[in-house]
Amino acid sequence: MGRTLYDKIWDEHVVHTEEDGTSILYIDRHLVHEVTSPQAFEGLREAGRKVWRVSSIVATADHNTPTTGWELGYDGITDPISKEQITTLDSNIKEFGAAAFFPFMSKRQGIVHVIGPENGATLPGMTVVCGDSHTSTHGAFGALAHGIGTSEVEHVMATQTLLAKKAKNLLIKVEGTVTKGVTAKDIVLAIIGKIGTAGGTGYTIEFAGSAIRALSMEGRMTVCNMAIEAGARAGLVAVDDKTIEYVKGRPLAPTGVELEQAIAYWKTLHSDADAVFDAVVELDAAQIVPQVTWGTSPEMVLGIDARVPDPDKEKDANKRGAIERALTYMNLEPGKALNDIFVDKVFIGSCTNSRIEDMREAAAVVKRLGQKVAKNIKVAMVVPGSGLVKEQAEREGLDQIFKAAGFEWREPGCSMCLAMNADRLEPGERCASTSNRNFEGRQGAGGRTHLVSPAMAAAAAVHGHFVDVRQFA
Ligand SMILES: CC(C)[C@H](C(=O)O)[C@@H](O)C(=O)O
Ligand code: SF4
Repeated sequence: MGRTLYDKIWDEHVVHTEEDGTSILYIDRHLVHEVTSPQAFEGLREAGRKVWRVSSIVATADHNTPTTGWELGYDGITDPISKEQITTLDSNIKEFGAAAFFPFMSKRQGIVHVIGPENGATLPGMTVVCGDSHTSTHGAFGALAHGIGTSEVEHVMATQTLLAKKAKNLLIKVEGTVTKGVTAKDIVLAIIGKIGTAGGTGYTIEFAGSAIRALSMEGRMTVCNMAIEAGARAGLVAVDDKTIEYVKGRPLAPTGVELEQAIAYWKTLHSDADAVFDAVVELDAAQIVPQVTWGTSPEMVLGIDARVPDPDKEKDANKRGAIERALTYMNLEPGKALNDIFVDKVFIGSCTNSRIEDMREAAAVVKRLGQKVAKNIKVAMVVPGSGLVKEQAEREGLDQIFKAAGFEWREPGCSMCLAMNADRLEPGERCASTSNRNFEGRQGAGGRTHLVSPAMAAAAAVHGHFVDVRQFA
């Protein structure tokens, strides 16, 4: 019987399996950030252990780093807890070592899920872990990547293995061509709208079909990034020529004969034609319209041409209650057109949408509209995912387009995705955000988040409310 891509990577890394299915999985790459690593390093220190394979570790500071005031250096980190986490990472890496470390303010610093692929730390066929739920992002490379908890971070550091149970296989096929203006973000939000935030629970999702193959590596990362929001710990896309072209020549990627051997192996990283999936979901790409979340969970999402749902039309009492609660929190009336929702702030960034392609998409809309950020917008910020993305965007003049229109062009980091630094929503503020979570308080206590694509966020900044970007595409 044929194997799925997930089966293949699993088989290649499993060291031992118990009768109940509990397995020991060898881990190739361990990405580390400042929030979930301090206790792990402390645990190693207390036990007198070293990191098992230092060359597997790639670390950066991202969650707490400020996006302004870099001229002040570490003094610019005003929050004492943030500062402590960032300096603790510096000293831990100094003590324990790493294959690569991109500390605060270094040129290659950035969001861990952006810098991993960028530096060739994420390679096809690898097992990748990070103490961070959006590690699923790296599955875009045909790598088995998922988030782990802090105690698991310590376990992987000490043993280079992870205790895991194999998940089931879910195939999500998106066939056909998307309309102009519809992006990877809209595809993944539409998937979550269809299967729900528990739809992928217990599965590893393989995203496939012509619409997924047509995406750039950046787009595939956006899709896999949100596999976790669909309930799956890992998402995957089969390796193809785009994957190999992206990886080649990156600092940590193999070279010479090793590269040739690696490529021969990478080309086997797809599901066999006769592989059997436990479940299959299909979507028609042509039917997907730009998506906007209206509630407090990523599954509370609709096309821009829709209206805020009416809880009275929901027969299921639990669902009705959830809609009512979400609408109260979001301060939205049933039946309101999504087009008519005005926002206070705009955030273009996060590990979902802060890569160069996202910057280009947003800048293209701003340029096309040729107007400034609307008067009702208190701040519209663009936060590139890494120092390299920032540099590339500046080379292309994208920063000038944003700044001329009144956007703030910030330093890289997680920023207002989760408001661990100074970038946040005030109570009651409403935001068009390209991030991945619209939970209550996610972007600041009492803040209201609408998840959208970079193009939709840029258009909302200029118009002051949501608009259908297909008209400018
Ligand atoms: C801080 C970290 C543990 C967290 C995660 O695991 O995802 C964060 O990145 C997030 O997006 O909420
Ligand atoms: S950008 Fe947001 S989702 Fe991504 S790692 Fe940072 S906080 Fe988590």
